[in-house]
Amino acid sequence: MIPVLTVAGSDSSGGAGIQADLKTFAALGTYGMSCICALTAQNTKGVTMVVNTPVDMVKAQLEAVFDDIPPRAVKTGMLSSAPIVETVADFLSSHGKVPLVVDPVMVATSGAVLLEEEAIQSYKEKLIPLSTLITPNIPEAEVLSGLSIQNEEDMKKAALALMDLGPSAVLVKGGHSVEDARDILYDGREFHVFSGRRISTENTHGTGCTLSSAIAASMARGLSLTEAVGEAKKYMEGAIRRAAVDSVGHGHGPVHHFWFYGENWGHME
Ligand SMILES: Nc1ncnc2c1ncn2[C@@H]1O[C@H](COP(=O)(O)OP(=O)(O)OP(=O)(O)O)[C@@H](O)[C@H]1O
Ligand SMILES: Cc1ncc(COP(=O)(O)O)c(N)n1
Repeated sequence: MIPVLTVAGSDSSGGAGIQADLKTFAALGTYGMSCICALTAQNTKGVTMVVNTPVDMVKAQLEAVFDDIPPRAVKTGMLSSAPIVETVADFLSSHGKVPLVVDPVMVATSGAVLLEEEAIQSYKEKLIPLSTLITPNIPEAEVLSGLSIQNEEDMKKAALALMDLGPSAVLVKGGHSVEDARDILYDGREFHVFSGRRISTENTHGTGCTLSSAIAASMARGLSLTEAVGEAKKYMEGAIRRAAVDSVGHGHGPVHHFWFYGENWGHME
């Protein structure tokens, strides 16, 4: 088995956060583990309550996992507060070098704020410097870089500016662009553009969580960074395409993780 760890928040409706991450890990043939940093009461329409996990418990979950089943890759999602970001960063910095994908989750698709403002500095100073890859969407890249992003050139400028924070690579995601869903990867040497047609749907709850988990799972399986982003983008596109025709909930529906079984559903060996 290939163990992969998500360090993130729980989404009670199963569309984003830990639940999306574990579904992605399973769909991509890896063994998913979790460190839950916050509980959210949430559905496809919005977030009604958030409770942060005590930092001792965050640390205890990480210790329990690493003591027994060291992950081959780690991803972080909603970390909610500065003390949690710092606890996770302190722990990971003292546990060797494992591929680390940091999705700097700040605001939900529904508009709810998922990160306290003071935590942005902790991301910049402590967690991002440890990361193999950070995966901000356009608004997150603007907050972290201080630059305004209007087009693809701006996404590239922001990616270069974010490299100064110390990650090994930056993926600026284009889901929030008005044009096609083109994601820009800077791998420390050159840019790679991952293009995708914009799929016309409201059902994009959990896209960011799913993409970063798919990258982590693919890296754990031994793919290079660029290959892993390419695989994740393909997985993502299928998951959104399927969600556009098969949805649940009354708001922004979740992406569909088992789309690739298609007509063979029920006939799996
Ligand atoms: N409508 C869409 N059609 C095709 N691809 C999309 C669409 N929306 C998002 N994506 C893709 O999904 C991935 C996540 O991108 P996005 O910029 O939406 O991240 P995010 O805002 O962090 O996601 P989330 O909605 O979970 O917060 C990217 O690969 C992006 O290109
Ligand atoms: C626990 C948790 N983590 C992350 C997100 C972001 O996902 P989205 O932007 O798709 O709502 C979320 N809504 N909830």
